[in-house]
Amino acid sequence: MKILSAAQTRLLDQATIAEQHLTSTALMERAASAFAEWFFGRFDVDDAGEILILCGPGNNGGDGLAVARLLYQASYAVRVALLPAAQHSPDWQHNRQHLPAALPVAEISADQLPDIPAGLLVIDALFGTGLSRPLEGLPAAVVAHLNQAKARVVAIDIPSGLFTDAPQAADTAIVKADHTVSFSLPKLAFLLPQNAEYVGQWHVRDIQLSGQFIADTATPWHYTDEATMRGALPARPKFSHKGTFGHALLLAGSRGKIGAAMLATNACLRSGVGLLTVQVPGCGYDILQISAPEAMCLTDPHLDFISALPDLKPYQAVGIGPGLGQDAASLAVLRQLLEFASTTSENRPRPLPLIIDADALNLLGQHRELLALMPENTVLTPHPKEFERLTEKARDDYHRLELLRNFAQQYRCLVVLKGAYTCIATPDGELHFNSTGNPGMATGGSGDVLTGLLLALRADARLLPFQAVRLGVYAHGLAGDLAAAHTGHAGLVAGDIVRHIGPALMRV
Ligand SMILES: NC(=O)C1=CN([C@@H]2O[C@H](COP(=O)(O)OP(=O)(O)OC[C@H]3O[C@@H](n4cnc5c(N)ncnc54)[C@H](O)[C@@H]3O)[C@@H](O)[C@H]2O)[C@H](O)CC1
Ligand SMILES: [K+]
Repeated sequence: MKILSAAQTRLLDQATIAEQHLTSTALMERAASAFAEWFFGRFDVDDAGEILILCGPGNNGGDGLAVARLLYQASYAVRVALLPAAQHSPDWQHNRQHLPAALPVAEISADQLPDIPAGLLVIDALFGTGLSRPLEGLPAAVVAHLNQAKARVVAIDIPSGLFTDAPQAADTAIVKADHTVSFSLPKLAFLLPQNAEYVGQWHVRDIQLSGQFIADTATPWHYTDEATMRGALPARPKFSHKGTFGHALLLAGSRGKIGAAMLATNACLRSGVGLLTVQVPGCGYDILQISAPEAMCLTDPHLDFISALPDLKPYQAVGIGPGLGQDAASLAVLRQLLEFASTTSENRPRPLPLIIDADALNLLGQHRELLALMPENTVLTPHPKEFERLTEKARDDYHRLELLRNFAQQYRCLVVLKGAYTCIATPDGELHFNSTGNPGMATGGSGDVLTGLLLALRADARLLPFQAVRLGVYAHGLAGDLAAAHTGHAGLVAGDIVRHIGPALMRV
């Protein structure tokens, strides 16, 4: 699913109106009805109590006025407060005229801010995607007044004061909503941690905007949802054998961190790999052989960390990093791996697929000259701190996305920036936000599981690099969601994610 800018959203409205021979008022009615349907499902008349709808002067306020009418007609106790303005949009005026006469309407003024008792249900329809600058003066005062009241707040389209797709100063006036109900497509602002306190839980309701316009519109931002992933994992052919799905190599573990190697190993085994060989330091041999009999084990000459690169000819993909440690010998292994992987020959016309995680990323951060050795489509899986070690400290979440996009383009790699809405950056400059996963997964070992999963999918030659990575990230989050249904968020451990990879893959 695409994510569009505020400017593109405006064009999308116009394209929809033209294509479907609608009036803009009819489109507004669609949006208001979609919002009202959501609202009816969430708050029934008796629980809702009195509802205050704050309306601005543009089409977001117009939506608010149409919603007021629909809620009134459904017997909710609604009152409207209007922000004074010199001009109102035509659809605002239409809906103002069609408000039932019995519905109370007041105009807001600086010395007459609306009364907002604790617990009141407030619908925020002050400003939407037409916001052109930070709020000041009376609108900012109304927002501050709303935020300090202990009200339940539902924003129409976007919390008022929040930009759709651009950063803004920390002290600007922005409505803090409990829920945001948006139309047809999610907005970039919803996906960034710095906006979470404003957006609350967000919901998207379809209003049949022009599919053609969306398909024809270029954007770097994408959202990977269930529909995107339907059928993403190719079925295993009847006459397949273990060679069909690739032989993967994992280089992982150091003394005290063999657990990381085991989580990645078990995740890889559960993700459809044909064969898996794991190289661990000597201290990991018994652990690996006993707890993962399906994997083959290569023992590193060193007892405590990885110090030597094995012969790489047998493998279709290599993962390195979980529990690796940062010894100089492991750094040398990483360097040799990058050099080997980039070299192509008649037998291996394409570079060897690599997954680089955890301490291997930290080593790259300390020796950035190695970045230039990475073959195209190498997969890096940093969390934000690890990513900063590869680049620089980000000013805010938008700047981090910019750094991410530039980095993936510069090094022609795939970067998986882990977190809520894990973001995959591609060599072509696309950013794909993931929809699955939950806060229970913010626990040690989750990343090792992702590495194992990605390793298996990159070894499968049937999947293109980006397809494999998007599928791996989505399935990882989904496995976490399925696991959390049994364990809850606090009780979730990384091994639970591994046990749910199979069921997660069954759904794609
Ligand atoms: N497809 C859809 O998503 C649909 C969305 N709809 C709704 O329309 C709004 C966008 O409406 P628009 O009229 O373009 O903008 P706003 O209502 O957000 O505000 C414009 C209004 O506000 C003034 N203004 C802008 N910035 C400021 C500021 N900082 N301070 C004071 N005043 C400001 C500006 O001059 C205008 O007067 C979208 O979010 C949806 O809610 C439609 O219903 C159709 C379908
Ligand atoms: K709003």
